[in-house]
Amino acid sequence: MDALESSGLPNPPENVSESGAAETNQSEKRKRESDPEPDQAAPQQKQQHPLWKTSLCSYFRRSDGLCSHGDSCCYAHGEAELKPRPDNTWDPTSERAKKIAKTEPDNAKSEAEGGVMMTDAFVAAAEEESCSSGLSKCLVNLPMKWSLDKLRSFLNEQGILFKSAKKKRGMVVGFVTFESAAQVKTAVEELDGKSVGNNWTLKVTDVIPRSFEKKNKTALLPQTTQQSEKPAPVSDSSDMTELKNDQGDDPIDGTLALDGSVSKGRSVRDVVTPLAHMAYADQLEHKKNSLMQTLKRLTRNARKACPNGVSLPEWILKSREIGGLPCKLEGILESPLVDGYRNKCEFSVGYSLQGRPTVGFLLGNFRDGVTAIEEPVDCPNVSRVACKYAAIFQEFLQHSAMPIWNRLNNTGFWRQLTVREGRTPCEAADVDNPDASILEVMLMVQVCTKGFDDGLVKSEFERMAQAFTMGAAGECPPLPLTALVIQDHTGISNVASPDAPLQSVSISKKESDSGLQTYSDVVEPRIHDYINNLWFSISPTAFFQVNTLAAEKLYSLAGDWAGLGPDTLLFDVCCGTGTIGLTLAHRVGMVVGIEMNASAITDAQRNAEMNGIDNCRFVCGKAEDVMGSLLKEYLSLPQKQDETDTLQRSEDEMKSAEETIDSADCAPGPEVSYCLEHENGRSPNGISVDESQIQKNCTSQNRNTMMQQFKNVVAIVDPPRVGLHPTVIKVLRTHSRLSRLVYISCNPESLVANSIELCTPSADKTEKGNNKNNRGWRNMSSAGLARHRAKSMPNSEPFKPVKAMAVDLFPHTSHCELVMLLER
Ligand SMILES: C[S@@+](CC[C@H](N)C(=O)[O-])C[C@H]1O[C@@H](n2cnc3c(N)ncnc32)[C@H](O)[C@@H]1O
Repeated sequence: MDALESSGLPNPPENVSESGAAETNQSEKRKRESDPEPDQAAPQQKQQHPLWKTSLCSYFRRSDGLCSHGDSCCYAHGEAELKPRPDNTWDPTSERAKKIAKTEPDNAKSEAEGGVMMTDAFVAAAEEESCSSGLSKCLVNLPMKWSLDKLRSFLNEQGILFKSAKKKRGMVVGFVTFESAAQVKTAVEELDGKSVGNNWTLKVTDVIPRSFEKKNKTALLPQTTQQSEKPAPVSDSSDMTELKNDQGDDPIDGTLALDGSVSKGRSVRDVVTPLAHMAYADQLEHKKNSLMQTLKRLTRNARKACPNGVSLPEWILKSREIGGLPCKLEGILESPLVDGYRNKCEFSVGYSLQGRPTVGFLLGNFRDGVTAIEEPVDCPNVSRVACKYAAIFQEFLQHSAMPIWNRLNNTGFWRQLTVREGRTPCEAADVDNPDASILEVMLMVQVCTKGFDDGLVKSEFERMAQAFTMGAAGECPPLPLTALVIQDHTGISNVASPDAPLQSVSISKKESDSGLQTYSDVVEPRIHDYINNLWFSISPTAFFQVNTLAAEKLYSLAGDWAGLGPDTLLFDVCCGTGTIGLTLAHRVGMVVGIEMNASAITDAQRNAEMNGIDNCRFVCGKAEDVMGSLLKEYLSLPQKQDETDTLQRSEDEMKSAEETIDSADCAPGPEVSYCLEHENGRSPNGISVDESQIQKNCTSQNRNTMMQQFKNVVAIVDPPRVGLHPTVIKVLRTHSRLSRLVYISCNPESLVANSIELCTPSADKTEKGNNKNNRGWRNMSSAGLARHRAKSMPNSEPFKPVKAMAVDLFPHTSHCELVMLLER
């Protein structure tokens, strides 16, 4: 029984606001009539349900205040009755939510009324006094692209007198200090509530100063690296996601950190694990409900995008029977571990609200002006081992000669600590004592050595290694410590490119040793983990699902839905270290894995060898660059000439659309412009080839053999948060031999957007791409953009959504993985 059923609450109503309202009306009515009657005998009990009255009753709204459930309806009858959701958001269709969205640029739900917590050099010592005396104010909801100069000229244009101002690109807050109370008064009167930029409403709030413990470390700051205020790119806001992983695809603390800044009293637990106050069953129900709302967008948008004169596909017509869903959402699988499940945490280094050097998580979003760090001890998703390492490093920093990285000035040395854990196989895991399953730990410390004296740096690293080894040995039981790596990164955000220089520091295993033996630039540090009894070797920057036990469930589900057999050719798109393909290799004829991170591909190759698997091939490259060639290589059917012509024409048209769109919102991470091919079992070191070589290697004879061998062609895609690149979507959609697609997503929004393109019927005549001068897409939602792209999809059979299921990889946060089966 899934969480929603177990709650006794009927399915939440579809908040019909887009086309299709009339069509769903009758069925909605039937559905609502057949909904279980709310328990009349126990209204009190119902009212305690965490989702009670958190969604508007669409029936009430559409029928002018008439709802057959009356007062016992679990949905809110009107705005006045509406309650906030457990994660403090509002029903997105409510006026409240719309108002918030309007006043908050980029949907950043700023809660700055309580004041913005400044904890860094933004509020310099001299200004702390003016904060306390009320002579400094914070301007919230400034356009992110505004520079300091732009803010100054804006204030001058408005006739505001001020002493000094601060603002960085990429932040929605600015700080203004005034000479007198009279100047403050005028500024508040003139600016508070004023529309700026794209109609964002400016708020003027207090600045909460911290008691900044003044440690004069300026002497140590490199003279040459005073990287003066470089404009931070907008994407820099990802800097806030402390539990993010390098591929930027791990949502974790992003949950609330991305939701906005910190209001007074908000703890790191609230920010990182916003659902932790709910029982686990309620968390699952909350996630399922929110996924249902997201999934309904697929139906609505595909209906909207369906070209004139083309009949609506069966799945859209049938959606009315399942409350507007594109397919059944079959439930949500629980995480076997609910606490301490994360095998990887990225701890920021910074100052606490009290001004102490701290290793932990940001209390909010950097773009909202929050730079305060709090220790992770209250975050239930972090293991005890990871907390201990954060504490050891924090203690070390109190006495370090090197400065902590300052996010505002982009100066300093110590930036981030990543703790990665390798655990025992699933069956050996002790759910009641998860720490006991942690066998290996890799620590990666991110620093910026630029401009610092080499000798000083070396001795700091020696002291640090000693601190870690002694700290680990001093715990009872001692903490595992397998590898220590230093990542040297000069960029503004802590998100380093996977090819940022790494230096491995050898750890002495003997307690009596100093802890440090040698330095080595040859990077071979790695840890190991188990999935479905396979052994995985993971290098420092390779992606690995952060909740290993729940990932087992995820991969098994994907495999079960993919309809695998010995005649199956499985494409594992965005394969990371090869986890999905390798765990399913015994059920298929062949696996082709595609991944852009070179060390992850090397890991995948090694993992195949370690586990004696020889029917996998891993290709390093961006999926958008290599997918088309690979499909051709394995599957090209002699095409009819007119079919080839149509495809070619449509490809040319789509290219112009993609050129416009790609550069802005689809670029999924660091560039890898080469393509390495690893043929398992043949070339352990991999053969370096380019795309044309892939094609050359493939004679029409061996292609035909492949085609005969693989009757069933399936793709499992597991892209980063941004979703699949439009080129990959087009290739998957237009390759008719690909009959089944299992989409795994950590971001249901992008799953929905990509599925709109995959599932909307194409027009008889493809619309010409006239996007060259069309900049309107900048303001489009991902679904709107997908509808737009669907119009120029080459004529091809659309997929249809068959079923969906969620797997909770991230207990206590509002995220989870969603799996959807698409077939045609
Ligand atoms: C969500 S992870 C999934 C990894 C793997 N399937 C797993 O479960 O361990 C997404 C992976 O996609 C890779 N990636 C991101 N953009 C890519 C692209 N354009 N082409 C190929 N791989 C990409 C990332 O490096 C990352 O390893």
